Amino acid sequence: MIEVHHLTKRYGPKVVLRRLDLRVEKGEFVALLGPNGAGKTTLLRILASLSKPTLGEVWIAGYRLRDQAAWVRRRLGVVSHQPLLYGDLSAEENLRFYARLYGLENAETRIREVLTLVGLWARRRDLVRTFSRGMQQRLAIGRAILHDPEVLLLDEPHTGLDQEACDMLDQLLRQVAARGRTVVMTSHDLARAADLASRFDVLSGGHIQASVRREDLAGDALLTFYRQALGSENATEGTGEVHL
Ligand SMILES: Nc1ncnc2c1ncn2[C@@H]1O[C@H](COP(=O)(O)OP(=O)(O)OP(=O)(O)O)[C@@H](O)[C@H]1O
Repeated sequence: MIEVHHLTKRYGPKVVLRRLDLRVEKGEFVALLGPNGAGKTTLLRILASLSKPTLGEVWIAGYRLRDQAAWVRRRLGVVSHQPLLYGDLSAEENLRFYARLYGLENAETRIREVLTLVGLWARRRDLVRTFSRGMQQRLAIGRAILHDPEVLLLDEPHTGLDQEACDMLDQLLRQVAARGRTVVMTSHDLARAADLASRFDVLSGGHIQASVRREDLAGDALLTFYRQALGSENATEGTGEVHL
């Protein structure tokens, strides 16, 4: 579903991604882990066609990003640090706006479905600027899944959410994954990643340093895998021992 070949990204003299290869199969849920500044957001932004690679190729759902970005975008849902919502519009007006942008048929039915799924149907007529951060994030996810994309890209989606909002988000992501969608999520939270993902990739030194499937951890700790991938002296951001 996603293929990245020899991807390099430079900002001036700084090389952030270095000949990175990545392959994500349909239906996989990949947690992209790695220390601060490793390039996780950079990689996600390139996959989302928000930033251009310096070198290398990306294919998503069989389309090459370099010259078929419009086709790729239709198959993607993206949740980034910006919620991309209009504060002076209500929740349903926001989704209606995006439904038009995607040219969705049966938009009203789909908007109702999505607002129910993200737990905001009762608040559909309220202006988004009156929403809590958790509600805005849920609506941002609603926006991202509105056109039922094949691939969902999420950059640290739990940041700034309280426990209840995090749990609701996890439930939502499990539903998306259960529908066979492909998910790539960056995370610093190993415990949450361990709960959700079917595969764990560690980005460090500009490329995927190590990758393991959930079933291959075979009772081993994700934190141990993570530390080994980075070399223990670098893995300072563990959130405690995390067992699958
Ligand atoms: N637009 C930019 N111009 C210059 N340097 C950038 C730009 N965007 C990112 N960088 C640099 O690229 C490196 C990777 O940043 P990135 O945000 O992708 O890392 P990350 O793994 O997502 O980090 P974090 O876990 O802290 O979110 C950092 O050193 C950052 O300063």
